[in-house]
Amino acid sequence: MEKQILHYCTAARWPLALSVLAGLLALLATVGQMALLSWVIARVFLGHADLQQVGLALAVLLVIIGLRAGLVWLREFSARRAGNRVKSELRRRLFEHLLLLGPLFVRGERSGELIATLNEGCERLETYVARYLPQAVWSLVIPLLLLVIIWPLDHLSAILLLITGPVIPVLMIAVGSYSQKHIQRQWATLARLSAHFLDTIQGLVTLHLFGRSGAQEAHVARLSDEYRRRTLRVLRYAFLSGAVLEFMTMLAIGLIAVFLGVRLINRELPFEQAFLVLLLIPEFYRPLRELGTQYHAGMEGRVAAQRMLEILASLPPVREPREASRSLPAAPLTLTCEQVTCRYPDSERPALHNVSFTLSAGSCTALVGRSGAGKSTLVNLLLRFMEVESGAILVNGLPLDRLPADLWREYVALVPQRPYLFSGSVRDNIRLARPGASDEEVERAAELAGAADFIRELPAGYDTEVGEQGLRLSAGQLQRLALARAFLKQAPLLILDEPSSSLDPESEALLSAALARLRRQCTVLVIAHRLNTVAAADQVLVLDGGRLIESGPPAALLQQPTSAYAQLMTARLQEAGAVPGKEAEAL
Ligand SMILES: Nc1ncnc2c1ncn2[C@@H]1O[C@H](COP(=O)(O)OP(=O)(O)OP(=O)(O)O)[C@@H](O)[C@H]1O
Repeated sequence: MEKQILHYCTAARWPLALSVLAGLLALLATVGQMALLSWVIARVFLGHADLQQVGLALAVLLVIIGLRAGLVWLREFSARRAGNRVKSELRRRLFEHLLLLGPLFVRGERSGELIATLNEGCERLETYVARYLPQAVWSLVIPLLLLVIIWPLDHLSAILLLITGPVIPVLMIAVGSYSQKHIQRQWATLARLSAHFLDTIQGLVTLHLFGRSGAQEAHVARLSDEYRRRTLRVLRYAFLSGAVLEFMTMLAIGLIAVFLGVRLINRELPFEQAFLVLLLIPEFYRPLRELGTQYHAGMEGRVAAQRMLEILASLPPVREPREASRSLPAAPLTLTCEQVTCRYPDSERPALHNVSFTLSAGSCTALVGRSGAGKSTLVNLLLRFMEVESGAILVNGLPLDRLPADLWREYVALVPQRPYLFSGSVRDNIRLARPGASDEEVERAAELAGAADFIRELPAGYDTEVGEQGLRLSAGQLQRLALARAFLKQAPLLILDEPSSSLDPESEALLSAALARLRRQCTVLVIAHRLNTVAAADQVLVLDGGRLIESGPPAALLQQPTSAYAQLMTARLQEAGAVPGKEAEAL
């Protein structure tokens, strides 16, 4: 897994390698410092040397201490740098990949969990990379290096270290493998908690409406308590293993010190050698103990990294073409679907089955059908958020899958039912459609969309902050802002999903007028909910259960008494409160 993470974050490799190297050099400086110290102490206390005799050694000792401090700083700095790079690089890659996976993937996952992975997961990964990974290398290399240094000084101490040393990692692995599943559960609970927070915030209106806010509050409290319990359990293991490690190392150091002391008293070992070994023994255990301290933080990062790698390994729903055509034939666009069948990844039944139709250049087509008929699926296909299973979509004769998805989307303007507005001004939100557009062009687009009047009445006109999701605006106003984006984009294909809820007569009239203006400059496909829109279309496509059951000019379809379209329209007229039987007249 470490390889995979570093594969995604090449920029972190060098700082990480530098940190590991600085750590090893700092150890060599420590050994030098200890050797000089034991030399000086042996000379001063046993040899009664004066300051002049040890002056040079003390000066070198000072230099080594300074050097060691510098190396420790470099070790920490590079490790932090590597951690930061991994964090920001992986967050960037995850974000990019999520964009590539598209809205269908994001909608299929719990967005709160994705946000937890992007935020908290990346933070945990930083600790894993900056602390745990270098520590894992040091705890392997430093004890071995010290064994090589101690062996010529005292064979017995080296043998004792060789015997006691491996006990610590074995203990850690045993505790770690047990606590890993608790860390995984802790992460899953945190992800569920984040997902729940987001659900609650987004569905606040529904919750209040059904009087469920209290129940939701209790549920969040339960999850929060579960997270607290799981965190405590993980910490309990962390503290327990830390205490056991501390005890084991102290025991081992004490044991070796006793052996050293006995041989020192028996004059089997010179003082300077024994003292140096005694100073080096804690250094032997230090990286192993520190690995134990980092272990849990490291495991938390590992669990988060697993989820990130899973997301990064998810395949985008659309394949980019091998031999891409970089440009489309000039507008206007004719779009043809030939026997298109498609299905969602986790579904057995095709969402669209053998659907064929043509959107002629400059025409307006109304797409109608009951809920679940496949209207949104068709739009997802046309926007290339999903791929056809069989059949083809042609644009002016060119297969759509020969075009890179991003390039194709420049040719399409979408006005969804509930357009999304980002935090920012009205002007910025319209300009999203064409970032280079001038203020005049933005205002002209708003004029054409019938949005200019209400924008002028806002407190700061075009500079009014609309807030996340355009919460200050009505459904009709939101649609008109989205239409202004479409006017500004001047794309040759417009896909519009009419609001299914009823609008006030003024908004309704303004929307119809704006749509009529847009029709003059592009090919239009409308998921139509309004009878007027259907009646004004050049052709109607009727979907049912994923199949195209009827198509043709609306007036002609109405003439057929058994027409599914006529039945659908009658039902809508009745819903709208019109007199049954007068539908043809009304249309
Ligand atoms: N992400 C998905 N995964 C699996 N099946 C899906 C998904 N989205 C839609 N479907 C299924 O595909 C079929 C067509 O759904 P679609 O959303 O295209 O219908 P629709 O006509 O747009 O309905 P509505 O008017 O209610 O929005 C339905 O059976 C639906 O359950």
